[in-house]
Amino acid sequence: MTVIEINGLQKSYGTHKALDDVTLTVERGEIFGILGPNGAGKTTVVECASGLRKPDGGTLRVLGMDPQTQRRELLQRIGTQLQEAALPDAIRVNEALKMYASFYDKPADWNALMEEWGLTEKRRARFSGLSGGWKQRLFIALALVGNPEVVFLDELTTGLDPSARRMTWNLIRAMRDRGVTVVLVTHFMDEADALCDRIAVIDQGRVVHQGSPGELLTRDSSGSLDDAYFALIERTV
Ligand SMILES: Nc1ncnc2c1ncn2[C@@H]1O[C@H](COP(=O)(O)OP(=O)(O)OP(=O)(O)O)[C@@H](O)[C@H]1O
Repeated sequence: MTVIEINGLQKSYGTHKALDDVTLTVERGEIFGILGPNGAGKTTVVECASGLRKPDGGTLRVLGMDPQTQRRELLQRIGTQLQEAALPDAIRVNEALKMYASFYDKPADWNALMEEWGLTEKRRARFSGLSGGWKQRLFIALALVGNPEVVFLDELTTGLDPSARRMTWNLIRAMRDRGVTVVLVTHFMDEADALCDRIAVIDQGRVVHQGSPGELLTRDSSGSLDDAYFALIERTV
């Protein structure tokens, strides 16, 4: 079943065309990666899909809803990863979870979520004192506190050390195993290969590849996913 359907999406900032005819679909229960160079339009796609930005053209349905006209209903059914600045430094882990649970009509049991995501030992820790890996773990738990069907994660592992990154990958897989559809914006081909069922590569506001990471590999004779990715991006420059 298709949970996200984007057709001919257009978005400009002033005279700059950030999205120029983006078309893609995300199926229920998959981890879907969005890749592409800086400024390609990845975040703009996610912001339009989660109702944070108004597209200029095209059609967009998430869980059958229009993110612009049905934003309130949609926000009850999706989860988005917070940016670091969204939480006050002094807030404690348990306070953040309790506060975010209060935003939803049917929240998850935040105490159970804290336990499940291994945050109980940090329940009294202040946000500013958490390391990068613990912050990401908290952001994932907060993205899940509304019992969402779809979660949007934007560069979740950027800046993490290799072990925190690997731990975050396991958390993302665990999310998918619970039946949540995950949309993951990433710059890392190895991450896409390890996690994603399918990917879209966006370049200059257009989708230049959509399919499994393996399908991208077959487009290049090098046998390396990184090389296949760079060949694709270079072809479109
Ligand atoms: N609020 C804004 N005002 C003006 N231009 C913007 C705004 N947001 C994004 N842009 C521009 O739109 C283009 C697409 O930006 P977007 O953030 O979607 O790209 P991205 O692929 O997520 O990039 P990155 O990998 O660097 O995060 C870029 O050229 C960016 O500079």
